Amino acid sequence: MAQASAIESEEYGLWIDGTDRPASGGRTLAVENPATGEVLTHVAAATEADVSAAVSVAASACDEWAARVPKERTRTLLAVAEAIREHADRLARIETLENGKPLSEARDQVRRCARHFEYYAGEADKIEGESIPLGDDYVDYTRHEPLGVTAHIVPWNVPIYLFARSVAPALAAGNTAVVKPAEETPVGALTVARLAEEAGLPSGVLNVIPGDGVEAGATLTSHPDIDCVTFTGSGATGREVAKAAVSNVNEVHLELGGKSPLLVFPDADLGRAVEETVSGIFTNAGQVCSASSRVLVNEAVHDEYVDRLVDAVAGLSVGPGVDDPDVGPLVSGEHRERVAEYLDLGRETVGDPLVGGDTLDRPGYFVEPTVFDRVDNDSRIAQEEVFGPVLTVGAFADEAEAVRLANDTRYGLVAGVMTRDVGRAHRVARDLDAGQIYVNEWFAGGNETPFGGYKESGIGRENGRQAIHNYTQLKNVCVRLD
Ligand SMILES: NC(=O)C1=CN([C@@H]2O[C@H](COP(=O)(O)OP(=O)(O)OC[C@H]3O[C@@H](n4cnc5c(N)ncnc54)[C@H](OP(=O)(O)O)[C@@H]3O)[C@@H](O)[C@H]2O)C=CC1
Ligand SMILES: CCCCCC/C=C/C(=O)O
Repeated sequence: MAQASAIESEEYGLWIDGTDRPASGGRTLAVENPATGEVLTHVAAATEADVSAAVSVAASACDEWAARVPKERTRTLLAVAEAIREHADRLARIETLENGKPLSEARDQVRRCARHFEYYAGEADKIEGESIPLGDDYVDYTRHEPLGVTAHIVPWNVPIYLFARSVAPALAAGNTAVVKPAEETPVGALTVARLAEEAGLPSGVLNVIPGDGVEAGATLTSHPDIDCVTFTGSGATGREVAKAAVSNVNEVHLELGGKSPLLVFPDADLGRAVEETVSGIFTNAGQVCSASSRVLVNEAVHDEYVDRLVDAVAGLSVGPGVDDPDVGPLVSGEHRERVAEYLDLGRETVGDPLVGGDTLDRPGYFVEPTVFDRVDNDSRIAQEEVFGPVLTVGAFADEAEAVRLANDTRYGLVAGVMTRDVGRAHRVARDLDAGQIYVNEWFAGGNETPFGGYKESGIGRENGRQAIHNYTQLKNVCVRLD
């Protein structure tokens, strides 16, 4: 009961201009608990008119927010970070209840969310232009100015952190924001927006409009009065969003997932390789864009690595996130069906998995942690993003083959290398086609390190200092002195 009370209301409205309001069409969406299938609450479903109202409010709030002295924006965003920390326990319970993930993982994500506001609070007063020497007759300088109204389409897998990932730098740079959270997980975003207002963010600077992707999402991303779009989710939807943005001549930042390889060399610490593999693929039940979903292991250590891996995976606990197991449920029944189709495909094309392979016959949307071995890198299960607790293992003979197989994918989000050989680590890191390389630890780095994909994994980079410029436009001022 204490857990359920984190979801405070039986119905949530749209958060526009600092007020909670019903959708103009009166329609609501049910938010389910994926551990039980029960309805937790309902949220208003934004219509086209509601999206336009939110964009119009955000546009009206732009000038005042952009005109604030940067260090005042810093103070406000630090207060937002503090408010998130003060309410960390409630926010973590919300993330667990609506997404399903284990509570300890939800707590980590809430910490990352607060840290993100803190990090970009620190950037707000360091958005510096440059002076360009054109000779004594001129003064020439650049200004990084806000874009205006930024649109953010957030997925359901890490909802509270991914909300902060793009909203915090956008606000720090002096923009306003309209956010469409995923239908499955809108309560976290609505709660953070309300906390931000209580912490002193002016009304209208941050608006959250739950609703379905086809109506609310598409209306927002194609709205003529928005100035940029940040999207995280599937490649298919990302392409639709990109088309809408380009047709409005808007900037677009896309983070579209991956099929990320983890290379285990014969000199690796195998105990650590297994530990990092398990956390890389079974965190959030594999529903992470940067999951270590495709292991490639050297033939010489393949059998020992696989034996140890199977022992570790067989020992994982699976259950409701509120009990803090190793692995929680998938986010929805629909998503579990999608993952179950991949389990069938794996059985047909590879054979029985070494461990797992089934959905669980109990309320909620549980899938066993699963490992398929000796998977041909060309097979669909090694090439397509499953987005579930399903790992494929393949083998390589030497370094050249490891790099060739790792790069043989249309994705390029992250890749990992397990080795004790420093020269090999840097050589392979150089040769892998991915936006972030992890050496001897999966999910290394954090808010401060650039994150984003090569190839079909996306456009642009989130996190780190340069991400503030996803939300600025450059102006050059050239003054003739005589
Ligand atoms: N972080 C990642 O890399 C993620 C990857 N995925 C991948 O995508 C697959 C499908 O998941 P799914 O949730 O359907 O992913 P989508 O890409 O369809 O959804 C992501 C977000 O986009 C919104 N959206 C949907 N359609 C549109 C549209 N036409 N215009 C604007 N926004 C839209 C969704 O809203 P709504 O909630 O209403 O659908 C949601 O907020 C997963 O199996 C996984 O492989 C999914 C989520 C995150
Ligand atoms: C352990 C979760 C780390 C999340 C890192 C960012 C994920 C992004 C995504 O899935 O889109």
